[in-house]
Formats: sequence, C-alpha cells, structure tokens
Amino acid sequence: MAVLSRLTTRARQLLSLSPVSSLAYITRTLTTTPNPKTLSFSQDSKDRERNVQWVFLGCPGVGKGTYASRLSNLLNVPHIATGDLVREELASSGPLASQLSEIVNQGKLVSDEIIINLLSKRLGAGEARGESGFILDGFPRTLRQAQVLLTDISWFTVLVPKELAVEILEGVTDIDLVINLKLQEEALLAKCLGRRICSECGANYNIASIDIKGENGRPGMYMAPLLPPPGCAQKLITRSDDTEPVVKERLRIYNEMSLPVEEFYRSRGKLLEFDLPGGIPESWPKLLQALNLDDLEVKQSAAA
Ligand SMILES: Nc1ncnc2c1ncn2[C@@H]1O[C@H](COP(=O)(O)OP(=O)(O)O)[C@@H](O)[C@H]1O
Repeated sequence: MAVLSRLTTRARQLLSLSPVSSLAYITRTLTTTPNPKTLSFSQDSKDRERNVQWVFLGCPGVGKGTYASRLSNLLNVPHIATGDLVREELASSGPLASQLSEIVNQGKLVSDEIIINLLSKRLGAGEARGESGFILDGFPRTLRQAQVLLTDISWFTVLVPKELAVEILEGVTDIDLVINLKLQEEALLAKCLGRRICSECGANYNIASIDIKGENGRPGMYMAPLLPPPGCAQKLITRSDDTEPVVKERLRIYNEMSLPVEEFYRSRGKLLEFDLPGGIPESWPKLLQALNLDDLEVKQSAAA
C-alpha cells in the first residue's frame, strides 16, 4: 500500500513534467512485465526523477559483478555488491571477521541480519556522499531480504535507528528492474574456478577457456579467457571460496534460497530474464539492447 501510494504520488509529480517522461515512468512502473523500451527514462538527466534502482540476480560465477559494474559506469550509479561488503569486513579484521570467514569459506550465506546491516551502512554512507540510485549485486539472496527491500520497516528498525530506517527504505523500496542472468551450470563452475583478482587494483580476470558443445537442441557456447594486462599478471589471487566443493555448495544454496527470490520478482512483473549468449563481447551488446541502452553507449563512446 505504501509503495503504491508513493508510486501514485510520483506518477502525479511526473504528469507535470514532459508527457514523454511521464508516460515512460508510468508505463515502466505499472506494467506487469518489465518493458525495456520504457527504461530509457534513466538516460536523460533532465527528464528523470531519480537514478535507476536495479538488482542483479544469478548464480555464483554468472557475471553479475562484471555486468553490474559496466552498467554502473554507463549510468553513473553506484554498483553495490554485498559480496564485496563481506570481503571488506573480512579484510578489516573487525569483530565479525572470523565468524564471516568460516561462513563464506563453507559456501554458506551470511545471516540476513548481518548482511542487511552491512548494506544499510553502505547505503547510508552513499547517501551522505550524495549518491543517487544503485545497482545491487548479490542482494537480495533470500526471500526475507527481498521483503526487507519492499516495506518491512519493522525488521529494519531492529538493526538501525528508526529515522535512518525510514530514510533508507524510502529510497530503496522501489526496485525498478531485476536482471536475472543465466548460464549453464557447467560454465558457472568453470568460471568460478578460473576467476582471478588483481590483489593491487581489484580488477577481475578469468583464465578459463570455456567451450561447451551444443547437444540435444542446446546451443554450444564459447567464452574466451579474460587475461590480465602485464601490470596485474604477477599479482593475481584466487578467492578462498572459489574451490570446487565450495562453488558446488554455493550453487546448491543458490537453488535452495535464491530461486524463490527470482519467483518473488517474476510474480511482481520486475524480472528481466537474460540468457548470456557467451562471453563479454557477445553478451554486453545484447544486454544493452535488452535494456534499450544501446544508443546511450554509442553516445558516450562518441563523446569520450
Ligand atoms: N545477500 C547476501 N546474503 C547472505 N550472504 C551473502 C550475501 N551476499 C554475499 N554473501 C556472502 O558473501 C559470499 C560471497 O558473495 P559473492 O561475492 O556475491 O559471491 P557469488 O560469486 O557466490 O555470487 C557469499 O557466498 C555469502 O557467504
């Protein structure tokens, strides 16, 4: 109800803007299936009310971080990955570090309470810096987390003071779009095992060369390795949870805990399913097309 009344208020506010932006916004928020053709509202800063609030879903290794980060640069909104927040907490050797390290290295999920706390701190800090909009990666991962993103302020106030909860939830409850990235399980495992990170600059690479033959009507797929430049090549590290048994456990937990989150957004008409056709060179242009953002990239490349 609260979400609906906010939407109605926003729709009214937008009616006083140009007819095109109002129509785009109302269509975008009220249709039952996300229509990428109406998402272009976010590109034009003079028309938009706020920046995009998008979520990336998908199994470990699917490439949420890669595509979320690219979109965040393109749309100029922060990319917030809860996995990164957990790893920062681990690296800080703070009071939670040893508890978190055990959970993460077993491929289990951190408790909703801890993860919401980390996320709310990150959102609060961003807001203080004047950030607007976000692309969430790795959150929500349980139904409880998805509900918190909707309206469940009572849960949130257990963790942060009420005024802060109201402020944060006002901003985050309207998720515009949930992009669900999909890839065959064989490729997911190979991608996690091939993942390497530069210990100095944090850039992600992948040494796996994935070549899956098509069979039984299923298309084949080739993903070239994404090799580091010489500056990073000597500084590569592997995530401690990217081992075969831990990746398999993360995939199992995704199916158990996060598939219901896909359904949660599907039933609300927010889910955009995207089957990755291959590596970044094949997938990125198609993803931009699906989001109706291909023109924006052309404009930005031309301006660069
Ligand atoms: N939303 C979340 N809820 C619970 N645990 C999380 C969440 N996000 C991240 N984590 C923890 O951090 C780990 C690493 O997350 P992430 O980098 O997103 O990994 P993945 O590649 O498995 O998607 C997860 O295995 C989990 O332990």
